[in-house]
Amino acid sequence: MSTSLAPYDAVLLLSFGGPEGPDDVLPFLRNVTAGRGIPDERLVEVGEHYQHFGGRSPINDQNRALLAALRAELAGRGLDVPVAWGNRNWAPYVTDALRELHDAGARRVLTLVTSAFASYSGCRQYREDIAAALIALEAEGRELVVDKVRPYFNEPGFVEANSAALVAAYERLGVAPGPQAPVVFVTHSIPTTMEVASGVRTTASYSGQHLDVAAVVAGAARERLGAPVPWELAYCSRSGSPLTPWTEPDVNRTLRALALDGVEHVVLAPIGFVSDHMEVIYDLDTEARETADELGMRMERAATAGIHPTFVAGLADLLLERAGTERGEAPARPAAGALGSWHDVCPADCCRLRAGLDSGVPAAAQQPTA
Ligand SMILES: CC1=C(CCC(=O)O)c2cc3nc(cc4[nH]c(cc5[nH]c(cc1n2)c(C)c5CCC(=O)O)c(CCC(=O)O)c4C)C(CCC(=O)O)=C3C
Ligand SMILES: [Fe+2]
Repeated sequence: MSTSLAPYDAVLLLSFGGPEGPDDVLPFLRNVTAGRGIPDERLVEVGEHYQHFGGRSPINDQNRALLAALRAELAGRGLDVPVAWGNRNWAPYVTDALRELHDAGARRVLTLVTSAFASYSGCRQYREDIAAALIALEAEGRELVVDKVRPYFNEPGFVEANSAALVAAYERLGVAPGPQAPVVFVTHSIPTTMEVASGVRTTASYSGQHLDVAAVVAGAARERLGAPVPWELAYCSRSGSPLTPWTEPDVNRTLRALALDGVEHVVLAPIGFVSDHMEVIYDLDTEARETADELGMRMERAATAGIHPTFVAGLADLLLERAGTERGEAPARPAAGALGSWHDVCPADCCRLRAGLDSGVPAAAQQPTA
């Protein structure tokens, strides 16, 4: 593989953001839910999850660590480009990160989002953030072109980090995988309308992407542990109105169903999260653990990809792959599982909030509309 990021002259790490102290919690939640119809009771409830951890989300420190690891990985490969970090919902904001890159001379930026799976929340909404930032910067006389690498849920480095974490969790559990010790893969629940829209222009919807990668991760763990790894997929962190359907089952319900089957050991593997977000440390390590305790089940939670070396190397590979494609080369596009590598550039109607509904909100890094 070539070791140039040309035509790109900078990299943006784009994430969700989170509060850094108690006083940030409410303004952060207002940013997250602006215009999204999340009931106030849910905001108070989620605010308490954050206050439970001193009003501080772990996500920003995890992104600082990822930023450092990514810079080191790129430098180690002789790639000398600025890498900036910006968020949707909290400082440092994406507009400020892109301004910083522009002021450093960047004109064409390649983005990595901290979401491996494609849906409105993990793909298009980030591209809307980029579009809004570009409009604000253009008004300041700063022009940039910003692209985004393909969704990487099946990129081999990400898959390997999750497979290694699953094996390590079984080793900590001290029980071989089997019908009495299955793994429950966990991801963020989304409204079923968003789930449907995520599959309109792709070979698999958000849940289908998870099912595909879960089979690969369970298969890799089977090789290393020497026994089949029974698995299912469950969801956490549902919000919105109780009248709106979201993807199911909830992880706590899955644990109860397993307990009824006599299961006494379980591994939770949060493949839907790239690092130990609040959803992981609260919804899994706190809430789901309480459920497991109540059911008398022993539970181990597998690590998230975090800054696992194969994950960080995979992100660098993705940047190089896309740069090569933009130069007109035909780089390898490694992908585990049955679905193949995802599209580099989203169709204009990809990953909408609702299928068939053009919200009118501009999104960047997509094909031009006809
Ligand atoms: C698919 C998905 C991911 C994974 C992809 C990715 O990683 O991007 C994700 C990540 C995250 N979600 C996060 C936090 C929140 N998400 C909320 C609300 C929502 N998430 C949704 C979906 C997702 N969200 C949806 C459909 C909603 C409701 C509608 C809306 O508002 O769009 C709310 C509002 C309150 C509530 O409704 O719970 C909060 C506070 C944090 C930060 C955690 C931390 O601080 O460590 C992170 C990384
Ligand atoms: Fe997309």
